Amino acid sequence: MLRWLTAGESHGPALVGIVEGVPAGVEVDSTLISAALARRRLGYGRGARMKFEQDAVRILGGVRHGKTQGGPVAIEIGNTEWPKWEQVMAADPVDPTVLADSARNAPLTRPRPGHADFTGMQKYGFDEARPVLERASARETATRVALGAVASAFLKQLGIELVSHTVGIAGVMAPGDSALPLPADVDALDADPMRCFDAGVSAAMVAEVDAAHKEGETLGGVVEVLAYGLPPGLGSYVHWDRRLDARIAGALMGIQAIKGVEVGDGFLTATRRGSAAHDEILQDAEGRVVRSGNRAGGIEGGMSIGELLRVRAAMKPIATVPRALRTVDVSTSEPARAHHQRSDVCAVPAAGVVAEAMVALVLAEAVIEKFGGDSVPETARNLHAYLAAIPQPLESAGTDVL
Ligand SMILES: Cc1cc2nc3c(=O)[nH]c(=O)nc-3n(C[C@H](O)[C@H](O)[C@H](O)COP(=O)(O)O)c2cc1C
Ligand SMILES: C=C(O[C@@H]1CC(C(=O)O)=C[C@@H](OP(=O)(O)O)[C@H]1O)C(=O)O
Repeated sequence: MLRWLTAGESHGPALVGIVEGVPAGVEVDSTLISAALARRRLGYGRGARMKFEQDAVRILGGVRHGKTQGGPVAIEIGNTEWPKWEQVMAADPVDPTVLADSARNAPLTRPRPGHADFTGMQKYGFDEARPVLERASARETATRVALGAVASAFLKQLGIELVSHTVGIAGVMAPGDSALPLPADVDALDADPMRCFDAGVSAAMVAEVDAAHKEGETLGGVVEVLAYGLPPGLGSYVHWDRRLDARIAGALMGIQAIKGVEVGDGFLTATRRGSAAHDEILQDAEGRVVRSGNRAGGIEGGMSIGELLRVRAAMKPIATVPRALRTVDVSTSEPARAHHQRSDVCAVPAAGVVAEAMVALVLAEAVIEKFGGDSVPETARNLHAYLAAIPQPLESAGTDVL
């Protein structure tokens, strides 16, 4: 079993994440985690905070001399902003006169549409939005990326590699038949301002962000996550909550601002006739089973089929719109404009990195569930024995990378 939790607020002292059930022998250190977090800060259109946020990483447990030890892995990510918020976000009671003098502590009584603010206040019984937005903020996704980096390192040692990229910003979409990036293309993707694989499309995306910024607008878009080297048989058809597609969709929908998920050709498949919708099962010259395509995106019957996993997530435009949206001031019941201090114009490239982390965590969990093992070599032995036992004519062409 692999389980994980995050804690911490956007302007608290630190975020913290724990992942339990990671086998011993996963190669992880602070440099690897920091590099993963740096990728999440990438992307044209992010706000001021990403320029100075350092994501100070400290591994607090579970790792020794660069390798996991089998115990829970605990990672702390310090918030650079903490000194400014020490009073407002203090865990212990603070002298009320100090708080009354703090402009930063002014009650946020104009809840922002599109955020958790208003319903969060109703639900938890707060009279202002600060306690809601501090936890609802996507700052928390830094922890998911840190834990996802541990999951990715584990998967990589088993020959499974993930790639994420931006395929759409607002109306600018990469063509449906574009080439897919490979693991070897990750550095090039990270060097692109939009983390887009097509330089021409990327330039159009940048122009779209510039235009939105000028007009006080914000943008959403679509990201894609690919997983290479998956064995067939992760997840299961036997129960709804064991289906790999359901678990990946839930994980992606669990990211702030994600409003839609697609597996393979997803919504496009719904427009096709049956004969043009599925990937036929054929045999190559050596008698190995191959598929006529990968419209399914690597999952059939809730299981990985040994082909490339391909999933997409749609992100809504950033809700804190500079051209502030209408709301009600809950302290006066008067119409008002929503709070706006600073925010991203577009965070889609960062959301791609978060989506990759979420898929990595789901896949690592599915691998551990299927193959078990208290150490990476044990998991690898189990995986290879399983693959070797699959009758040859049914062995997927995709598994020879393992
Ligand atoms: C990486 C990332 C960065 C985000 N940055 C912002 C931001 O700067 N401003 C904002 O209003 N929303 C931002 N969001 C989205 C909000 O966190 C999200 O819309 C809000 O928590 C409400 O959740 P919901 O959209 O799922 O309903 C970001 C989301 C992600 C994934
Ligand atoms: C801090 C991060 O993203 C934040 C996510 C976010 C939101 O509302 O979700 C709002 C902004 O926070 P702030 O108001 O403090 O600038 C973003 O900067 C981060 O990704 O590390």
